[in-house]
Amino acid sequence: MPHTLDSTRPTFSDAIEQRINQSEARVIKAVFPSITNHHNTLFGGEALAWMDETAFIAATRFCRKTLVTVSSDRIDFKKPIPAGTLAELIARVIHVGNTSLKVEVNIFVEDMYQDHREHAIRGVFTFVAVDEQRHPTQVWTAE
Ligand SMILES: CCCCCCCCCCCCCCCC(=O)SCCNC(=O)CCNC(=O)[C@H](O)C(C)(C)COP(=O)(O)OP(=O)(O)OC[C@H]1O[C@@H](n2cnc3c(N)ncnc32)[C@H](O)[C@@H]1OP(=O)(O)O
Repeated sequence: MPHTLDSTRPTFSDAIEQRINQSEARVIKAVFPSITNHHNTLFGGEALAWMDETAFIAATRFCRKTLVTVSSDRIDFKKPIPAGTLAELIARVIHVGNTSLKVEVNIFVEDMYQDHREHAIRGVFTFVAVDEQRHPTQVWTAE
């Protein structure tokens, strides 16, 4: 049965909850001018690549299986991420299906010289576990 963090559906079992906590991925990047756009803020495509990679790390740590990205849901760019700031990505599994799982990724922008941090970008990525023939295979088998 699929497991999700949606309050209208069953909650995660203790084993999955523990696995999710263990597999959360955090990556911090310095935003150099070489990866910014003509507004001097982080190029959106760069942010998407970072998000896919960080989501992939969390998903892989969760299941330790071969995964491919099958979909990315709506990505919300709430705040620009200027050159010269720090960007922290936090990826966490939020849904465990039969062969797929969903990972939420949030990016926080942090000033280098002040204790100021804001939520900037959110997105959800779906990965499918595949076998040697690249066919979907069960993503979670520990229960
Ligand atoms: C050598 C060193 C290596 C190092 C490595 C490290 C690299 C560090 C960088 C990492 C960077 C990031 C990691 C990127 C990883 C790629 O870049 S992967 C490349 C891009 N992705 C692909 O090429 C995938 C192409 N698609 C496919 O091959 C097939 O569609 C798939 C994924 C095998 C699925 O096959 P299918 O027949 O459509 O499967 P189907 O049975 O219909 O559905 C399977 C599941 O997927 C779900 N699903 C299917 N379509 C969708 C959809 N559009 N939306 C949501 N769910 C969907 C279904 O609901 C189902 O879920 P469950 O109910 O079973 O949980």
